Amino acid sequence: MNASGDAGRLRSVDEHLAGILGEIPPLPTLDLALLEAEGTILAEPVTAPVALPPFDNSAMDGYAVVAADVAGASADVPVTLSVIGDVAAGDTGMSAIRPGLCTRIMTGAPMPAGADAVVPVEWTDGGTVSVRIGRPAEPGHFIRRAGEDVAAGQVVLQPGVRLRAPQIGMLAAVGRARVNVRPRPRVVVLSTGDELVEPGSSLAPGQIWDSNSYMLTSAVNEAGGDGFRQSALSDAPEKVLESLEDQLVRADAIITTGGVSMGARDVVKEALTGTLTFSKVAMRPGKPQGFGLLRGVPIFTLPGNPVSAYVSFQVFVRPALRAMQGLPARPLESRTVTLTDDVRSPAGLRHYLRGRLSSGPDGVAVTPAEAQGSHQMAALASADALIVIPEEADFVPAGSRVAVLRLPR
Ligand SMILES: Nc1nc2c(c(=O)[nH]1)N[C@H]1C(S)=C(S)[C@@H](COP(=O)(O)OP(=O)(O)OC[C@H]3O[C@@H](n4cnc5c(N)ncnc54)[C@H](O)[C@@H]3O)O[C@H]1N2
Ligand code: MOO
Repeated sequence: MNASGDAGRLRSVDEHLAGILGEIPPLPTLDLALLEAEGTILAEPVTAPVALPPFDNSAMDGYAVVAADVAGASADVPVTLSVIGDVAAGDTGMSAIRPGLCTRIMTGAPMPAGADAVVPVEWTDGGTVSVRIGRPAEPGHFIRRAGEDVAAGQVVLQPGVRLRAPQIGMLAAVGRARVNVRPRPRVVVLSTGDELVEPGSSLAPGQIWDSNSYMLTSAVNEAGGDGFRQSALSDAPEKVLESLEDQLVRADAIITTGGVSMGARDVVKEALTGTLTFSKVAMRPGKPQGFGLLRGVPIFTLPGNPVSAYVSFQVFVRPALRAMQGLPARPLESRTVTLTDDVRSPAGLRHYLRGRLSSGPDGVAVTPAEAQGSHQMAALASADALIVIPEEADFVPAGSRVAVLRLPR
């Protein structure tokens, strides 16, 4: 045992993450109806079967005219044309005009054959039998040309894009009712501990409200998964195993918190030793970690301290959820900024400090929170970045450039 009480070598963060990612294939793709696909990752290139718009149409409510007819129109000397009918968006019959004639036309309606400009109604007297037009219109004026949005056969969405509202709209616009995607991973979140009670109920002595399961369910959703929160489990190893097995049918992954350290009642470790691998990872917070497959389903057993659980999620679980979605298993977005205060850090551990970013005349800076305990949720809740102090550093002076991970906003 070494001076800090750790038996054996610590696993590096990178080694632990690589071990996890090595066991996580992307989820199989699914064909989903458009609105079910919201938030999933596109797994096919999507092409337009026809041009968009599919036909030349009017950009304005007004009159479809022959531009040459109105070339000389002015407020003082308006041009009068005969109105031979109306064309509305959705009209399927063909219409046509010739010089001297026009049709009323609505926004989105197909251009009549022979017309080469649209005069908006505001430039006219609004007549329905004949119309007086007080301004000229160039050929092509207020016509939306076929194909000027998308050409027939054009790829409009590439695989790997997350389907948000504009992409769902694009799919519908090219006529797709269903789409092939990598689904959102379904992730069951369970906390363990006899001390935990539901928020909303009162606390007896020695009890605390279960915050981890809420926080991590929300983090799963933020990372593109579907989180399913379970009520906290009591500290009984047989209950833990039974509950996990019950969840396997509906879970692409399971996250537990608590019960993985050195205590006399570290039930998760007790229930799963032999199935999962429990490691001490060279990081703070988040040293005690467990990971493995239970009947093929990845199980992450994160430490119970809330900040440790959160940091562990961002460092290990988020990349795994991305891999399941077929995305590069990137960590949170990283940038280099200036540290405002001196920082001490345990040598040999990668330290993730909670910090707040600010912009000044010298660029972006980060200030570490004063409260860096792994139970201190208030500092996490007001942080917008994790400051990453590398393993080899034990002191980083104010003014140094440091890497930060942006927390999801
Ligand atoms: N002798 C040692 N003790 C501890 C060590 C160690 O190496 N040797 N490691 C410490 C570190 S680091 C961590 S992190 C924790 C991890 O402990 P567990 O994963 O076993 O978690 P618990 O003991 O169940 O809980 C720790 C702490 O977190 C609170 N907690 C747990 N679950 C929740 C929840 N869902 N919501 C809110 N708070 C929760 C719990 O009440 C404890 O205070 O072990 C250290 N000890
Ligand atoms: O590593 Mo524990 O996760 O510091 O609190």
